[in-house]
Amino acid sequence: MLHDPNRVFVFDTTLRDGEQVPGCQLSTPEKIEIAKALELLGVDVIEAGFPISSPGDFQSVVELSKAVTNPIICALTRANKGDIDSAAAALKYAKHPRIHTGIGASDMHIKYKFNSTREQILERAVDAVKYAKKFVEDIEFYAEDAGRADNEFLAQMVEAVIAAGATVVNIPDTNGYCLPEQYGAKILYLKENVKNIDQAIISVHCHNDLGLATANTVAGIVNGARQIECTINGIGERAGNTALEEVAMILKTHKALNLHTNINSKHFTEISNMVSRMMRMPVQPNKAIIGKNAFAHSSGIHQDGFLKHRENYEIMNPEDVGLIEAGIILTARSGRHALKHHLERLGYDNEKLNLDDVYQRFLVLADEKKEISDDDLLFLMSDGDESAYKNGYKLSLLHVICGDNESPTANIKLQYNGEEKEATATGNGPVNATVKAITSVIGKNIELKEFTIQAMHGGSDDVSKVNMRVSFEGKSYQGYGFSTDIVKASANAYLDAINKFL
Ligand SMILES: CC(=O)SCCNC(=O)CCNC(=O)[C@H](O)C(C)(C)COP(=O)(O)OP(=O)(O)OC[C@H]1O[C@@H](n2cnc3c(N)ncnc32)[C@H](O)[C@@H]1OP(=O)(O)O
Ligand SMILES: CC(C)C(=O)C(=O)O
Ligand SMILES: [Mg+2]
Repeated sequence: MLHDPNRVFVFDTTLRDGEQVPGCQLSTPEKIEIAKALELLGVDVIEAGFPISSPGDFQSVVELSKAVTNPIICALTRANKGDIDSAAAALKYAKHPRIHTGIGASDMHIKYKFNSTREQILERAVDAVKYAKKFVEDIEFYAEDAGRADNEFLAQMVEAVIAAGATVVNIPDTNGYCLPEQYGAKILYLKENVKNIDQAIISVHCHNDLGLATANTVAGIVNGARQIECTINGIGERAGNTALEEVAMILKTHKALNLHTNINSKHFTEISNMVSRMMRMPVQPNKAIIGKNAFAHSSGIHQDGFLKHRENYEIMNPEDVGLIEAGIILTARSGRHALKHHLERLGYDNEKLNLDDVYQRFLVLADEKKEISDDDLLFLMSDGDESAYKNGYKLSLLHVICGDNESPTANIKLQYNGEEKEATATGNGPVNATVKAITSVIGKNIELKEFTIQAMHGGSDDVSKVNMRVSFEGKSYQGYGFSTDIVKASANAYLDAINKFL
């Protein structure tokens, strides 16, 4: 029945199992936005909702059915006529509709949820599939709590629902109970003991109560399942469902498994952010694949190894999950290689720097702050009291006169190679006068091309950050300066740019 035996179908239930999470409920337009992003990602099936549960959920399934073209749109039901009628009505506009019906399969559920017997439950399962089949061709059956169900009874149930018309049989580990070996063995048991198993696709739907959802899903497909049920960011009931991005990247990374999906992993970062924002569910920083730190290297030994050869510390390429830049995070655990990398990135020529001196000052700042940002680094580099440059110009005096009825005048002193040079200039404002005075000392044809001043946080007592771009002999150089005095910040920014080419 499958054209490609190694193709794994991706069934996304972010909008159904994911949306069951308290606080994650979405409006219909939000669901449509996510559904369109899922379509772009390349999922095969979107579980759009549980239509009987509320008029709002019913309407969402209707609207999603209209909005989405390629993926199958699936609606969940219990094993009863009312739920199935409602799902069939909600799927009226779906180009590829699927009804997902089912009932508990474990003795625990049969006895304590339904107060019933295996025989009666089997009958209800078969009846539900036959009834759903009257409306749509594509019927998925879920054997709830299959993870704890007796394998022999489960096989009997699966065989009966396939005979009744189920095209997909879902074997959920509803409570996240199984070990990967147990779950894999369960799938293999069904492959080997259900006579008509070739007439349906086996689906795996794993929960993460013991942190095993992804491992169990992989065990399931290695043993013959060909559909995975998962959510973006692993959201879902209790500890969540299998994270779509994790399984997709496992299959991409472990080529020897010889299993593949239709997923374009480059959309992961974007869709993860979208789901997290809309559902108000922050992603933990250490979350595999899409967590903030998933591709961030923060300790010196790792950073050094990574910079020498990326694969020393990366088994996946961050670009494959939609991250533009590799993350070398500067902290007090970073070494000189990482610091040098960032200084180069910010336009500094390491040949001209006292790297050891900068590193010592960096460590003092990094001990005070948890993480060193670009702005922190620029601040450190333009610190007027400590020259970062081996032979650079340093401002040793700045005296400015300005105000009403005054011609703005700057008197400056620059130190260079142990020598001190002084100049005075006037301008149309204090910064212009200072820039002119500095240029006269340097004695070169330097053009100021860009000049921006920004308060770092706000308030009149704030530190100003000045960014200047200068042009010298046809090339551009960027400089930064920081100070509570905007004229001093400007002078430092100008000198920072000049020191880069002198
Ligand atoms: C494993 C899963 O994730 S299943 C999906 C879980 N998602 C949800 O439950 C969200 C949507 N649910 C709802 O909106 C509501 O629970 C409804 C509309 C489905 C039902 O609401 P109510 O009629 O008030 O019933 P309530 O939720 O209190 O109880 C569930 C009933 O469904 C029965 N039931 C549970 N699962 C199934 C099933 N698969 N097939 C048939 N009946 C079932 C229960 O035995 C119980 O029936 P009882 O009243 O005869 O004891
Ligand atoms: C409805 C079913 C598939 C489910 O979510 C579960 O068993 O966890
Ligand atoms: Mg579930």
